[in-house]
Amino acid sequence: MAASGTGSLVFIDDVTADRSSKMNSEVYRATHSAHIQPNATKLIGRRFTVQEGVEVRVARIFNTFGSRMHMNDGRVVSNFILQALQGEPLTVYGSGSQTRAFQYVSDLVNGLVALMNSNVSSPVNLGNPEEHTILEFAQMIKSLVVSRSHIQFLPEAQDDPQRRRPDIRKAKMLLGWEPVVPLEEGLNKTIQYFSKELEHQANNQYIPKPKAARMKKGRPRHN
Ligand SMILES: O=C(O)[C@H]1O[C@H](OP(=O)(O)OP(=O)(O)OC[C@H]2O[C@@H](n3ccc(=O)[nH]c3=O)[C@H](O)[C@@H]2O)[C@H](O)[C@@H](O)[C@@H]1O
Repeated sequence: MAASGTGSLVFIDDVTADRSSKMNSEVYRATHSAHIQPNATKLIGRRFTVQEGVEVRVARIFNTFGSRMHMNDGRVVSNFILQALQGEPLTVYGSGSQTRAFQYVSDLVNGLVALMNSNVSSPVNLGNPEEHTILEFAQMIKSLVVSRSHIQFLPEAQDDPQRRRPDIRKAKMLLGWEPVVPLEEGLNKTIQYFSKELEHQANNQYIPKPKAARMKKGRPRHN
């Protein structure tokens, strides 16, 4: 944390607070906590600026993946890569028609550095606007791993946003930043990292955690 009167402080805001497009706002409207979090970010930020003289920056980080991510955090990219590498079914929640847009971690780091070095104190979206369905992610990862895993459809997760895609016009205009790592390149790097990590596991196995608490009831189906 920056010392009194020096440097700047970056706050990580909740992506659901970005209401510039409807697709990012579903959870915001649905949950009370998502209402509190952005307000808290603003208030704490103002306090630091006024009382401590520390400059505040606010980053809204959209879906991010990459080498050194926690392999078992239950997110879609880590789950699919682990499953594909281990010949387990790739678990798609719902029909797989919901979309996400993923940025590679090095793009995010560059965005955060650009934000720190800027004088922009209002929230800035950092993410990759290239949008894909979850089923497309499953097929892409399966093919990059050259895996024989099949795709398993499980009941859809509760309150799962159907679309999420960042609007990064502000970051482009004010920070001169945009993501540069192509999705396939980022996925390949992450696959290599996961593959090496798996070799270090005692039994060479790592079972992805399902998001059990969020699942709706229903029967799994396969293709
Ligand atoms: O990284 C982020 O920015 C966000 O990641 C997650 O939110 P989510 O966008 O739902 O990301 P994932 O958990 O990776 O899920 C993405 C999609 O894939 C689906 N999914 C996930 C895991 C899986 O094995 N299979 C599967 O189909 C989910 O249902 C969802 O539709 C977190 O819940 C958010 O708090 C966080 O802001």
